[in-house]
Amino acid sequence: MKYGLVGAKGKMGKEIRELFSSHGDDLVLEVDVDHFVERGIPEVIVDFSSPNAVPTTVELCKRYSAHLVIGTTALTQEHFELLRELGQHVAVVQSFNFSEGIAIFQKLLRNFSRLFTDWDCWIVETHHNQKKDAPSGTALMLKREVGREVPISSLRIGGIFGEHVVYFANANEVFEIKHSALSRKVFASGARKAALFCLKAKKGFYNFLDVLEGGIEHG
Ligand SMILES: NC(=O)C1=CN([C@@H]2O[C@H](COP(=O)(O)OP(=O)(O)OC[C@H]3O[C@@H](n4cnc5c(N)ncnc54)[C@H](OP(=O)(O)O)[C@@H]3O)[C@@H](O)[C@H]2O)C=CC1
Ligand SMILES: O=C(O)C1=N[C@H](C(=O)O)C[C@H](O)C1
Repeated sequence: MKYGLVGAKGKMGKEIRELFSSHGDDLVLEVDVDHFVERGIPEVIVDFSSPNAVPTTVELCKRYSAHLVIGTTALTQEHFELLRELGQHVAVVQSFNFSEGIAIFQKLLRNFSRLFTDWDCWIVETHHNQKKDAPSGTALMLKREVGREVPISSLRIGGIFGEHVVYFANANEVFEIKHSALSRKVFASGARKAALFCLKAKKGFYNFLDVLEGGIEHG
């Protein structure tokens, strides 16, 4: 696969380059703040950078007719409008978390949060001390699955790759569900699954659950 990488010099960019290279994928476009190297035409562009990169990333996808896998968090409604419009031209996979465990976590909450309607709920997310945004995009995804207003607490300590705990509690009991990422490789692996999905999918706007379930947009 010939791919482009926005945020190539970042922590996720490094993991993505290592994993994709191990599968023989060809990095033909590298984009960072002061870095633009083009060596060919990408089939898919992978973006793990910053929200302010989205307009340029979308323009690059249109220029190369490349699909997009975007993991960047702290996106605004305007960014989502740009991404959904791009999905009218190519396949776009957007997720704030490309681990399979969080995808399962989402489904668990979607199906079982209703059992905890009368319980208190609180989300705690913990990440490395270099993370620029809070709360995490993953915590926002989990909150949406709980389906009600839920407080989120954010800890920024050490080199933690990503921990998310959803607590449900009443006067007599506490129920908690926790997911921990043990390396950034899990996210790079999910991003590559999403890139391969794009090569077979119709144009459209997808999430990581669509990738894992093989959902095809009828675009
Ligand atoms: N969806 C998922 O599964 C995951 C999502 N993420 C998200 O991915 C993003 C990146 O995370 P991480 O790699 O840890 O962060 P880093 O800060 O390590 O890397 C971000 C990279 O993007 C570059 N960058 C910033 N702005 C632009 C721009 N306008 N155009 C091109 N490149 C730009 C940065 O360059 P410079 O250093 O010069 O600013 C840096 O090289 C975050 O939003 C994070 O939340 C992270 C892990 C998993
Ligand atoms: O910045 C990170 O590292 C991560 N960010 C994502 C988020 O904001 O949810 C995903 C993961 O937790 C790692």
